[in-house]
Amino acid sequence: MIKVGIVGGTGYTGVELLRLLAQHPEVELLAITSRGEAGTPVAEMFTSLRGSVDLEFSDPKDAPLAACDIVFFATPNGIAMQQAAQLLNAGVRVVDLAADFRIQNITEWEKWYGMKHVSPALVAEAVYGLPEVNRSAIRHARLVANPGCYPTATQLGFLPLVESECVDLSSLIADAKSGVSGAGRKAETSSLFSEVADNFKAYGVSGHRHLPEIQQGLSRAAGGPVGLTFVPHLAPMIRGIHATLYARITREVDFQQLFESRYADEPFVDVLPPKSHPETRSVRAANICRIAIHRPQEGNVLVVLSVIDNLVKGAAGQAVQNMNIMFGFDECTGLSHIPVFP
Ligand SMILES: NC(=O)C1=CN([C@@H]2O[C@H](COP(=O)(O)OP(=O)(O)OC[C@H]3O[C@@H](n4cnc5c(N)ncnc54)[C@H](OP(=O)(O)O)[C@@H]3O)[C@@H](O)[C@H]2O)C=CC1
Ligand SMILES: CC(=O)N[C@@H](CCC(=O)OP(=O)(O)O)C(=O)O
Repeated sequence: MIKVGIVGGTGYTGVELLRLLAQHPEVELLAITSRGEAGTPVAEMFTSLRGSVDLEFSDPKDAPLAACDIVFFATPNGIAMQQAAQLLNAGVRVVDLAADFRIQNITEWEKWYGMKHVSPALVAEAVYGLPEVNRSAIRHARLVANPGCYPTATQLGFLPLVESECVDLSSLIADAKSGVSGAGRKAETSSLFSEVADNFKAYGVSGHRHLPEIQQGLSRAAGGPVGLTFVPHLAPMIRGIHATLYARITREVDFQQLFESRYADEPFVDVLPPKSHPETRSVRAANICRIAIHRPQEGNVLVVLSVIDNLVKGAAGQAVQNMNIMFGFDECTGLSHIPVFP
């Protein structure tokens, strides 16, 4: 059994980590922090965890994080970069669910995240935690930068195409829709029921902070620069991301075969039969990305549909997948839940 701590246990990704880790056979939950709820039993705040988690929230200053084998940061951007070094020096491995270690170019990170980076050396060391790309590096990593939710759905959908150089890399388009839990649990007017229910809107069209993260990943896969238009949307649902991806074909290949063989050995990527329409509810609460490929009117534009649960394959599930790889467990341990339908 490994000892696990979570910093930021009252947010949506924190409680999702708890749900997954409480059922993980190799894990002992040692600490779960909240500054505002220190002393409150976790299962009093999240009754879904009654009978499964008997810890109390503790203040991050008092929590036995240094006694853990691994600590997950499920905190806002800018927190893990201040605290990770101390844990790493104590021999604790770290997975950050926020964006502090995702972007290698510090100037670029500071531009998009609007703050000064205080641990640039750790960014250089961190491994980007997309197992479908970086599995062997994750195995030995002390520090894993867990990918963002939109970046996970978008990169998994585009990767086979950019790796095999069969589409125009200068004109990729990602039209992505997210459920409202993607905005986190903090109180904000834009997340109120009356604002988001029975409504649908694009946001961040002129620039969203996930753009540089997606471009970094796809450029690495392509071995050169990638031009991407990324437009996120807020959809009136709780969980789920549906990314509709467009790429102009430059070289004919059997695209269905390309995707099937690229992901044949990936336990958490499911390539659907031709002309399928994946639904967000087909992945709800599960660590799965389902992908379908279309070629409308046999034209020269390929359309890839990619769906994930933003809180699972887009955050907590992927973080547990990374932990499994880091500690040599079977990668699927604790992650075999069938999606909840409807
Ligand atoms: N929601 C999603 O779908 C996804 C989220 N992410 C990322 O994961 C991270 C967490 O997201 P989410 O769960 O939605 O966020 P929430 O806003 O719902 O929760 C944030 C948590 O962090 C704690 N926290 C806030 N400030 C501090 C601090 N200074 N020190 C220690 N703890 C702090 C809060 O508790 P308290 O204030 O009581 O300490 C709370 O538990 C974010 O960086 C987000 O961008 C990534 C992918 C998907
Ligand atoms: C619907 C919604 O608001 N989604 C969030 C992104 C989700 C997220 O958590 O951002 P990170 O992956 O960078 O941590 C947003 O657009 O800001």
